Amino acid sequence: MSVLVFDLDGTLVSSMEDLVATLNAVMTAAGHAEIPKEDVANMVGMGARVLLQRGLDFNKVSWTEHDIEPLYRDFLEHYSANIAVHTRPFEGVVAALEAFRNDGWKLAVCTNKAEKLTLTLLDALDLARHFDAVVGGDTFPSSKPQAEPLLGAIRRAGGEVEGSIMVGDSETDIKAARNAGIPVIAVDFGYTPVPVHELDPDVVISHFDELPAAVAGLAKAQRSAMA
Ligand SMILES: O=C(O)COP(=O)(O)O
Ligand SMILES: [Mg+2]
Repeated sequence: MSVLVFDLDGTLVSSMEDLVATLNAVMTAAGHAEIPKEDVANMVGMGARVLLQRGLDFNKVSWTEHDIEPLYRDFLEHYSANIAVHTRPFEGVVAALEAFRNDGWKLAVCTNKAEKLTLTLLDALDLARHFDAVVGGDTFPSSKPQAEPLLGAIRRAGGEVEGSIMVGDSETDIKAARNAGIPVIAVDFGYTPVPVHELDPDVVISHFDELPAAVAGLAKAQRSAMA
């Protein structure tokens, strides 16, 4: 069984508004300036602790690990309560997930968002029912771009590495896929400081409607490579 493994933020869901609102609530409560949305879009993808660190760097505030924990607790509290105010699946996501499932694919999420937040968000958007496995940034000892969480997602979904494909929006997803030895499809509407096509994914798509053809192309290439 092959698994399609999806990143969450910037891939399955448009979550920037709610991430910005929480980050800025935490920043201002701590006496720091708000950060513009366009800049926050370049800071997402390595989990909330790194988002806070990048936010402090952006505001030229020096910090140590010790400073991050109380901010992280505030972040979790505010974000858990406001996780799906504006966040929605990108257009075509639900139809694509249903179509792949009907075609016999297993589906998984592999995100650097904390597992608990991920499950809360997937439930709030009624997306959880589509997935055979959900892996967050703290599910395994390491997170993307390491291969471990991606391979763990494939295993937990009951699938095999061979034939599985990653779908993501950023460098961490592409590197995790390379580290795991599986192909990667990049969406070009997500959150990344570098345009995804410069990061050398196998395929770039601009809408979920393009995903079935991209997956079919990669599956065909894999079959002929094996023949
Ligand atoms: O940075 C995060 O919190 C998560 O980002 P991801 O879903 O794109 O892995
Ligand atoms: Mg992402």
